[in-house]
Amino acid sequence: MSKVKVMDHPLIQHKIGIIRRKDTGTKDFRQMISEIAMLMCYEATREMKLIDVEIETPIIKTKVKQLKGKKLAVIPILRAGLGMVDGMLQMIPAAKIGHIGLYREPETLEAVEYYCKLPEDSHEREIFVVDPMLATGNSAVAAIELLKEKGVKKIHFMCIIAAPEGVEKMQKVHPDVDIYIGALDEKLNDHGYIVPGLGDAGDRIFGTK
Ligand SMILES: O=P(O)(O)OC[C@H]1O[C@H](OP(=O)(O)OP(=O)(O)O)[C@H](O)[C@@H]1O
Ligand SMILES: O=c1cc[nH]c(=O)[nH]1
Ligand SMILES: [Mg+2]
Repeated sequence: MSKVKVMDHPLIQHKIGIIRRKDTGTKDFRQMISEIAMLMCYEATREMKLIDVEIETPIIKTKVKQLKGKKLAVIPILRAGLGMVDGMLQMIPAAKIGHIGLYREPETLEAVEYYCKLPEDSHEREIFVVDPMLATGNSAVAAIELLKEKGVKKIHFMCIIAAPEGVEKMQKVHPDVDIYIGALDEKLNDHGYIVPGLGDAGDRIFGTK
């Protein structure tokens, strides 16, 4: 079964309190999403594997630690996931970025794919799929299915706010994918929105409503 880690770092919790407020404007909302992603990235990469390599300092040869294998790839689910990319890149500047475009069909809440462009060597990389919201779980499940079809093996999912329904679905369909969450909320409402949540993350990041 996958690991589900709710990030309890005080800075993350404080910033989540700011993005939940309905009177937080686009500029601050966008900045907070990016800062939360950076802090979550720092925590979520804690168990990355290291190898020893020999280097020369100006004084002597010595062994240092280096991340094992290729650098990560970060895959935002469009649109709202884009808001988390800068924060991830502040921690891992060499990460490759792929994009998966999905929107929720408003009636059925099914995820509809409209775009996919991944780094060529994605199947050799550890991948972080990022999206601020995990509601029904349909979007995250579909994005990860797509990655698995393309041969990606090691996948993590990171979101800022999750509903229990989405976590349950992810664990059922993708038990091999660890999930990192900023805050685990109470439930979904009749329209599939997270309660208490923060509204529509994409609209609030891009100022489209
Ligand atoms: O778990 P789910 O029920 O699938 O809901 C979560 C999805 O809904 C939102 O995207 P939305 O469809 O609003 O697209 P947007 O990012 O373009 O606003 C959000 O960013 C997730 O991708
Ligand atoms: O509460 C929700 C649910 C899905 N997508 C959002 O942006 N917010
Ligand atoms: Mg949206």
